[in-house]
Amino acid sequence: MGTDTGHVALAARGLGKRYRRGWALRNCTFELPLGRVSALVGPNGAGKSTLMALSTGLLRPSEGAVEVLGSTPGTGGTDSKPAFLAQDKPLYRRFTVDEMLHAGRALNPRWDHAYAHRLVQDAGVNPAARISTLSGGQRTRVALALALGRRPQLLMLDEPLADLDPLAREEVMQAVMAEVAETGMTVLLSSHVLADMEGVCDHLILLAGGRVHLVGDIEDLLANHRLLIGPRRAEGHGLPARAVIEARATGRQETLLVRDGGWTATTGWEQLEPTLEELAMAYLRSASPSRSSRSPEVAVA
Ligand SMILES: Nc1ncnc2c1ncn2[C@@H]1O[C@H](COP(=O)(O)OP(=O)(O)OP(=O)(O)O)[C@@H](O)[C@H]1O
Repeated sequence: MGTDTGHVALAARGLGKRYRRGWALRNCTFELPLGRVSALVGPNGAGKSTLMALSTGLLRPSEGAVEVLGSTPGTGGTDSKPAFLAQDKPLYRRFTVDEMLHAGRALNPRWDHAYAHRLVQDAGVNPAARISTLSGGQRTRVALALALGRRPQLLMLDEPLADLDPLAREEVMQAVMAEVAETGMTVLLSSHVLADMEGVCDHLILLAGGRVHLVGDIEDLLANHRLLIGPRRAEGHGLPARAVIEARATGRQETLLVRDGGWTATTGWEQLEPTLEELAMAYLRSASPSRSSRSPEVAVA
C-alpha cells in the first residue's frame, strides 16, 4: 500500500462537508485501522451517508481531507479500491443475476468470477433469475457478491440491512463475516441499529449531528468507561464535569457514565463496565440538543 500510515484503512483529518443548508459533517478526525470491522452508527441525518460518499469519492470535502487505502478517494490512485455497497443497491433490474456478474467482470480488472458465482449460489439465488424478481434480501446478496467479487481490501456498506427481515439480516452479516475470516478485509458498516452490529464489529465510529462523538476499538472503549450507580445526592455527584458523559436520575437512584478513569477516587457507587448499547446510548443522548448543551468529542484508542 502506498501510504505512510500503512496500518490505516481510512483516515479523516478535519473532514467536513457543507451543503447549501449547512454542515452535514464537521471536524471529523479519526483513523480506521486495517483489518477492523467497524460500525458507523448514528441517528437519521447524523452524516453517515455523507461520510461514506466522501470516502468513496462520490463527494468532495468542503474542508479537511480523507485518505482511503493511502489515496485520496476518486483520484484513481490505487488499484485496490474499496468496494462500496450504497443504500439503494444499484442493480440493473432487467438483467439476470448472471448478466449482472458478467457486467461486474467487464468493469473490474481484479474480478474473481468463480468467487462471485459461489457467493450467489451460497445465497440460494438462481443465476438465471431476473433482478426484478428477487426479494430485498436476495438483491442484497447479489449486490454483496458484486462488491466482494472485486476482492476488495476495504468494503463499505451503507445501511445494508435496512430493508431486510431478521433472518436475511443475519444471513447477510454471516456472509460478510465469512469473507472477513477468509481474507482479513476491513469493513465499514453503517447503521442506525446498534444491535445489528453487536458481536460482529470490533470498532465503533459514533456520529451525531455531523460530528464524531466516540471512536475506537470497542474493547478499549468499554474498558475506558464505567457506569456508576448510587443514591441520588442533594449535593450532586461531585465528579469532574469533563469525566461525566451523562448523569441520569431515576427516583432516588442516579446513574453516571464516566470516562477515562474518572471513577477511580469515588466511593459509595456500584461500578459496572457498560454494555456497548449503554455506552452508545449515553453518548447519543448527551449529544442530543434537547438533552444537553454539552457535546463531548472523544477519541479513545
Ligand atoms: N444532497 C444533499 N443536499 C443537501 N443536504 C443533504 C444532502 N445529503 C444529505 N444532506 C443533509 O446532510 C445531513 C446528513 O445526512 P446523511 O444522509 O449523511 O445522514 P445519515 O446519517 O446517512 O442519515 P440516514 O440514517 O437518515 O440515512 C442531513 O441533515 C441531511 O439532510
